[in-house]
Amino acid sequence: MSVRIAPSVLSADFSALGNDVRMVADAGADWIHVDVMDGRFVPNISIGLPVVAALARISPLPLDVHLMIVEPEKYVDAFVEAGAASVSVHVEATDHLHRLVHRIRHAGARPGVAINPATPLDTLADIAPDLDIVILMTVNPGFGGQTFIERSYDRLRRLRDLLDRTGSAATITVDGGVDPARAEAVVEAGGDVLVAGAAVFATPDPAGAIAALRTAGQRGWQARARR
Ligand SMILES: O=C(CO)[C@H](O)[C@H](O)COP(=O)(O)O
Ligand SMILES: [Fe+2]
Repeated sequence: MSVRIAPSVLSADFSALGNDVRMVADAGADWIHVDVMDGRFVPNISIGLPVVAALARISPLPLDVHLMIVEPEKYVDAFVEAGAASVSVHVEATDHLHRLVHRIRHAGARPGVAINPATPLDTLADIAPDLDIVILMTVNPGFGGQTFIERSYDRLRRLRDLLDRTGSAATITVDGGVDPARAEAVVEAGGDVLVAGAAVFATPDPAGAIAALRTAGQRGWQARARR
């Protein structure tokens, strides 16, 4: 196992999404991260079910769906049906996280939970063993291209400890403001999957950015293994 790269299509060209997905797949990305925003849980509206279904038909890579929506229990089955390989819901968005996580798995996708920068990590302690993915938000969700919150390194280390302590095999996805300059430190601190939107799609050389994320991430992975 090693670091995985998940380009976020939030910063892709929405008029040519299929081309952008194939392009990052050819460039060696591992997952396609799809940000679903409803204008209520976050102050922005992005894409929804029909786009996920269309991407699932053409994507050579698994779709990693990040739901930033209120009442996620109304929609998780439909996103699995649309072709999501993993579905993550926000811990802040539901009172019935255990039920929802198990519903996602029962529907046939890998369940994940995303957590905002100001939410205490201990909220995850009792659900962690049931998760495949924890998405640690390193920006406030809602927009691509924001600046990584520095305090996230400490949260990453504490989240890694929490998963070890609770016997959870979940991977940690780091989401928001990740670029090649931060990738090594982010992985060394505990990240397994690097989401990158602007750092991949808002550059003239997306393939080079993916390669740079992987090289730096691998260095962090090796440093973590040595500890
Ligand atoms: O969930 C998200 C925002 O809410 C996005 O996945 C995230 O912001 C990725 O974009 P960038 O790398 O440009 O920050
Ligand atoms: Fe995301």
